[in-house]
Amino acid sequence: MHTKGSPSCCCSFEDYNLTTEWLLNHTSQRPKVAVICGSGLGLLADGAANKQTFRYQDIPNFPVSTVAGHEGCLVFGTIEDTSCVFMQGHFHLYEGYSLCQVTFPVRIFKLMGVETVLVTNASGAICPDYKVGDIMIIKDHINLPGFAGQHPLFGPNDERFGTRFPCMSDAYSKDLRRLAGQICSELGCSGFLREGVYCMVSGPNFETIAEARMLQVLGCDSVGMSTVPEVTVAKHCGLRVLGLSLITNMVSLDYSREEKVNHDEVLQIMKMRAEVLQRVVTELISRCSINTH
Ligand SMILES: O=P(O)(O)O[C@@H]1C[C@H](O)[C@@H](CO)O1
Ligand SMILES: Nc1nc2[nH]cnc2c(=O)[nH]1
Repeated sequence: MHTKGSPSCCCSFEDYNLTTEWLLNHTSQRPKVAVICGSGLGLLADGAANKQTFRYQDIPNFPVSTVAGHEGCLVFGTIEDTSCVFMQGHFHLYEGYSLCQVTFPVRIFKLMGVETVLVTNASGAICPDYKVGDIMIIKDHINLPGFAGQHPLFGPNDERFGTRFPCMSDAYSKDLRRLAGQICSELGCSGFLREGVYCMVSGPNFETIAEARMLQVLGCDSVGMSTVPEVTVAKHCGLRVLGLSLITNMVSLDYSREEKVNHDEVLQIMKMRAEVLQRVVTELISRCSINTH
């Protein structure tokens, strides 16, 4: 298992079961909500009580994080009465992982009994009205690698997880998007709240200007290098999904623009908004099973 770069699924049902059993035997938590923390957002777990942490390298079959800002820990805990699990760091295609490896934890969460997945990430704004520091509720996505056959559901379909041809027109729960909007406005974040379309590219380079212009024509509001595989697999296996993207930079659409984006800047902006995102996520977890179905 976990040979880097495999073209289709490299994880068997037994692999998923083994990891699930290991976790169920090592924690008494039975999480209902999973939070996938994007770059620099590991502290989203800080709002949880009764925490129990496992390093990815100690969990059988788990990939390990190789990117700065991704701690590589799985944290179980409770928020109010809700048992939850936080991924402090997730995996990217550009790290050399197959999409089966990138999405491996999502199926583990499903097998553990998780019902809702909250994904967070960093992205660059394509929409010129956006500002650095905006929180974008992901309304929809464009799976650009998927168009070229880099798709997490590529290969034989395992019906125990979901159907061969899943519908993606409602990938992001309308109820959860509404609840997120309500919470953000209660917390005074309306001034920097957006809702838009996230596009995944494989990375690791940031966009050329011609690529950015193409993404704008395609209807993307922001662009990043993650999330879409996890969301696709979550939706495939019947999980409810909410996605929050933090706008860390404006993507250059103009050859005269001098600013150059880099990962340190991305992490710096994530840090600036991490506390408010943590409050939003904590509120979402405590209210998502009450206010939505
Ligand atoms: O893991 P996320 O999607 O939050 O990280 C973004 C995309 C790249 O991994 C990195 C670029 O700075 O940030
Ligand atoms: N592809 C891409 N990913 C990002 N992650 C954070 N900012 C960006 C960006 O501008 N482009």
